[in-house]
Amino acid sequence: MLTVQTMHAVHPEQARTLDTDGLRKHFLVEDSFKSGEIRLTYTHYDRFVLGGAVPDGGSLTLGEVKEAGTPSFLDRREMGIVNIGDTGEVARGDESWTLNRGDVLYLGMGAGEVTFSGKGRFYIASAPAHRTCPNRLVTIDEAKEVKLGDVENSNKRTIRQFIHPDVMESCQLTLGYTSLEDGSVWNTIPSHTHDRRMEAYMYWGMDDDARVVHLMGEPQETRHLVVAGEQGVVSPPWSIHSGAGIGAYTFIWAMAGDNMDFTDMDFTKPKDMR
Ligand SMILES: O=C(O)C(=O)C[C@H](O)C(=O)CO
Ligand SMILES: [Zn+2]
Repeated sequence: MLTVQTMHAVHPEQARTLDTDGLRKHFLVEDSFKSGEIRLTYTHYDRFVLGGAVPDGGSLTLGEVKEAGTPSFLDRREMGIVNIGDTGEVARGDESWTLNRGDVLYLGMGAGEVTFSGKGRFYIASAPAHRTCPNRLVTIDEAKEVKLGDVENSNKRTIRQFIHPDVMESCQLTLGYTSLEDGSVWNTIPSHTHDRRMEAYMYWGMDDDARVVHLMGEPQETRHLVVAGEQGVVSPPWSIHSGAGIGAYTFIWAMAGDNMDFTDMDFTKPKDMR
């Protein structure tokens, strides 16, 4: 079963007026992972799509997605898939890949269906593409590791870059995930924006009772979302994306837009935030 919801783009002046329900409606993606289903959110931020596929031991096929307006979803798109569950398989045409927990598969633009099977919980991130880059499985060991933060600032973390120019070729999609060390709670601090790219987060590896307070909004007009595990946040180009959580956690970040430069960020000092 396939379900697709559409998320429209919000102007920062509208975002300032939203209450908790309004912020959650426009920026939080709550239920992407449901047994036996593929659930997608089609956003109007760079036409980025995020979602989940949970075959739960069976198999699920992603073919036509009406919102994309093409016979099959990847006809004019590329896609990153992160397995946040147990081992599972993804197949396309006569190729198939086994993804262990934490592995990432890149699928380049091209016709045909994609099939998910096994015990994987597959996070999906997709952006429009204009040429075909080769499909590629990137295991955790093949990712580029960047260590950031320190214990003194409670933000010691490891960034793993998978779909990234230093690791492999893609059109505009970049993707990886960041894990907080035990005792560290802050992610992506100091906060930043990059008006040239949108970004989407998906928090995982959290206890059921744990929550992350995700900071969003313009740097001088911040808002927050209280986010549970396996929930996504869409971060418009004008918004910071940062947070603090209970216990160690991991979040998948994925971006689309004008450049693929992970280090291209406009930082705001904590003292300048409001
Ligand atoms: O922990 C971090 O810092 C990050 O993971 C950075 C984010 O992914 C990001 O916002 C990249 O633009
Ligand atoms: Zn960012």
